[in-house]
Parts: sequence; structure tokens; C-alpha cells
Amino acid sequence: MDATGSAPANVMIRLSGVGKRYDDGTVAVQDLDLEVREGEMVVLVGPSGCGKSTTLKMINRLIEPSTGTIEIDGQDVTTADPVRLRRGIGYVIQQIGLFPHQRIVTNVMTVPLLYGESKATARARAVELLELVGLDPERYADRFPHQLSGGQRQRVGVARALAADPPVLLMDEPFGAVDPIVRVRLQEEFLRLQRELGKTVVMVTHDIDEAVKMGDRVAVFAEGGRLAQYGTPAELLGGPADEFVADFVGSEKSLRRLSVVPLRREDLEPMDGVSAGQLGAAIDLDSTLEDALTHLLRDDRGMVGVREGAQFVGVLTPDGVHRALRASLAEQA
Ligand SMILES: Nc1ncnc2c1ncn2[C@@H]1O[C@H](COP(=O)(O)OP(=O)(O)OP(=O)(O)O)[C@@H](O)[C@H]1O
Repeated sequence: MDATGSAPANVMIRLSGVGKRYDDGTVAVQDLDLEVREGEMVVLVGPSGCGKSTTLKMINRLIEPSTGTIEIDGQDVTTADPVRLRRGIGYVIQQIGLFPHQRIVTNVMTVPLLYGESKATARARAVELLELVGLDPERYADRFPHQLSGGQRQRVGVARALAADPPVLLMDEPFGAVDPIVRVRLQEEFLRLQRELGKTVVMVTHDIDEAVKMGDRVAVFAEGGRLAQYGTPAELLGGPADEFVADFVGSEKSLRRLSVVPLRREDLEPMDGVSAGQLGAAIDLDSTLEDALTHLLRDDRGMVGVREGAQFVGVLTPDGVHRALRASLAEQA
């Protein structure tokens, strides 16, 4: 049992003392210890060339570590058969590498077919997965990759990675090749999907905003493959371990806090004299300040109703957001 009284989740991926020195002498990763719990989404973030992709590829043995051990679900990956190992690990990369001359449905069917499923079962699974990632099979299943937008191709990549229903998903800059608006949409869709599927996910990005938004925990890598800090987004923003992390997290960090600080009951004004009908869109009490602010900005009345379950518990105004943000900054000062 942990401090919250619930049983701690199993460790699904464990890296112990992992290092990688390439043949030319480049040290890409140094003495890395990292644990990822079952069902957790961990984001590796850091500047270009700091060893994030190397770390990811060591987990599915596309790259062999020079030192240390990597375990998945208690099994040492270096002694596992690499082909069987990769069956349990979905892999999504930025250049998703769809087969250009195969239809979308066939692209997604490849993996189940490889594992000996019948054509009919593989097709049914592919159709289900296309639906899951928000691509209408009727419209898209029989298209070729070049007939899709970048964001749609990216979703096919995610569908294909999920085709074997792997417990672990590795994603290398999965939302990197699309414009910022599509990127945000894909991030949100993936978060929704992850809430449903509960996979153990390790994702690489160089974008700290994406890391803070997506990660249950975030590992900040520094030059030379050194792990500078590993913690929840709030821990990282609230207490950077050193100057490097503080710099990387950036000067806009008080604004970034909006996405990790929850609304508090004491930031609300009472409902006095305001009827539910007078309010625009309502938000839930467990929203983040970012959600709250987004709704406030859309609303001409300058206030938004806050619900707990079906019950209205108060009204949030810009003053309330300001108070909550100030309080959260004061807490870590
Ligand atoms: N095959 C290789 N041989 C030699 N050095 C390599 C090889 N692959 C990567 N490196 C070097 O290892 C270091 C880490 O590379 P890696 O791709 O893991 O970084 P990254 O953090 O994922 O970078 P980016 O964000 O730019 O993708 C870099 O200095 C890179 O030049």
C-alpha cells in the first residue's frame, strides 16, 4: 500500500544502469535508472541529441544497450527472442512507414495476419481499430496512404501499433509531423484513447508543453544522455532539480502550471443570485485551471458554472483563476 492507501501499480518497464556507447565512441545514454508503472504514460523529453530515441529503441531492442539491464514485466529483454518481444510492444514513429501501395485497412491488418489470424478476423480487428482512432472505416479503409492527410496517416500508425493489442506502446515523436492545430487534436484524442485502453506508454518528444500535457510522469534528459529529473509534471514545474531543468522548463512555467493545477472549491464564488440558466457552459470541479480559463475566455459573461456531479457548486470568475494560480505558485515558493 502507498500513502494514498491504494496498492501501488506493478513496474512494467525497468531500466537499471543502462548505458549506450555507439561504435564511434558517442555516449548516447549514461547509467540510466528508470521505472515505468503498468498503465502509466511516461514522456522522455529533452533537447535534440540527448539520447531519447536511443533509450526508446533499447526498450524494444532495435538498439542493444552497452551496459545495464532492461526488464519488461519482470523479464530481461536481452534474453528474450526479439521477434516475440516486439509482439508485446507497439511502436509508433513520426515517419510512420505505411506501405504506400497497400490500402489503409491492409496496412492495419498486417500485424494480426503476421500472428496467424484469419483474414476475416484481421479485417474485423482493423476496422474496429480504425473506428477507435477516429477514422470512419467506410470512408478511409480502402484508400491508399497518399490519399490521407498527415494527421490521418498518423492515426493509422497508432491503429497499426495497437493491432496486436500490446500491453506496452513506444511512441517516438508521434505527433511531430503535423501542424500545431492537428497536433493538439491528436494529443487530445490519444489521451482519450489512453484513458480507455490503459496501456503502458513511453513517448519521446522534444516539446516540454507536450510532455507536461501528456505525461503522468516526465523524464527530462540532458546532453550526453543524463537523466536530469524524473517526476510528475507538477513536481517538475514546481521544483526543477537543477538549473538545466529550470531553463528547459522555461520562463513561461507559471502559465504552464495552468495545465497541471486543479481547480479548488475555495476559488469559486457562491451561486447567490445566479441561476444555472444564466450560466454558459459548465465545467467539472476536477478540471484544470487551463480548462477553466479556456471556458472563461469563450464566455461573454466572464464567469462559468462549476459542477460536482450533477450539482452546481459555484461560479468561477477570472479572479478565481488568478487566486488559484497565485496560491499554487506560493505553495512551492
Ligand atoms: N548509430 C549511431 N552511431 C553513432 N552515434 C549515434 C547513432 N545514433 C545516434 N547517435 C548519437 O547519439 C546521441 C543521441 O541520439 P538520439 O537519437 O538518441 O537523441 P534524441 O534525444 O532522440 O535526439 P532528437 O530529439 O534529435 O531525435 C546523438 O549525439 C546522436 O548523434
